[in-house]
Amino acid sequence: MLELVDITKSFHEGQPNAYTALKNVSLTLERGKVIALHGPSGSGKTTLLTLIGCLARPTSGRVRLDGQDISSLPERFLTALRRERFGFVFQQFNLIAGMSARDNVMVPAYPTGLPYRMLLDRAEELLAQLNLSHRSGALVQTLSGGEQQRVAIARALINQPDILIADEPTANLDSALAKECLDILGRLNAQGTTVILSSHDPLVLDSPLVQQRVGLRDGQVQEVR
Ligand SMILES: Nc1ncnc2c1ncn2[C@@H]1O[C@H](COP(=O)(O)OP(=O)(O)OP(=O)(O)O)[C@@H](O)[C@H]1O
Repeated sequence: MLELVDITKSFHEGQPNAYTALKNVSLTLERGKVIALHGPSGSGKTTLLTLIGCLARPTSGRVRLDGQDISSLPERFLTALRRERFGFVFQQFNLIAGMSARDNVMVPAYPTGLPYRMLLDRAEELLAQLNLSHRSGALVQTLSGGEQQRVAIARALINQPDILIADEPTANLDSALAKECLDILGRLNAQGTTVILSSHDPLVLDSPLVQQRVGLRDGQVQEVR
């Protein structure tokens, strides 16, 4: 359902600091799976996730989602696609300090124009599913790392995406919290969400939850298993 065809991504093209982060990457990622990108630091995992999630465009090559070529869509279509199909959990969570957990969760849904009450109910329901109801009104900076991550996951799910992209989701968590995070991703996957993540963490990479592993090195796919 997600096809990358001969993707190259370069930064600062034509300048002395030009750098090609991905070279001739071709991959097919199937719907409904948990897929893990792994590889050394700098191998291109985050760059690949940004292309998969339409946060950036490839320098050359094609990205196809359900057969449709999305790499050449005008920006406004990409923005809509991003909002409707993808949820993102970033390594640093990127929550907005000074706002409550619930308000953070609701932020990506405001552009949809759905009624506030509906969004509030959805946010509360997601926080409840993630065992965070009791912290819903708390300012995010007062939450623990694990709680902040669950807020970030709830925020990624507010627009009911069918694809969740998570960049190193367990990087800032101890083993118990990392296992909890994996359980959450497993539950989401069981409900039909495709999960595409990057990780260095053996706990993630060796987990039976992961159905496809893509090894990157120097911007190229080394192995898929
Ligand atoms: N905006 C950018 N401008 C210039 N170079 C970049 C940019 N983004 C990434 N790169 C470079 O591309 C390469 C791949 O980076 P990327 O973040 O995708 O690697 P990664 O595998 O996710 O690494 P890590 O495991 O450390 O997060 C790196 O050498 C990085 O410095």
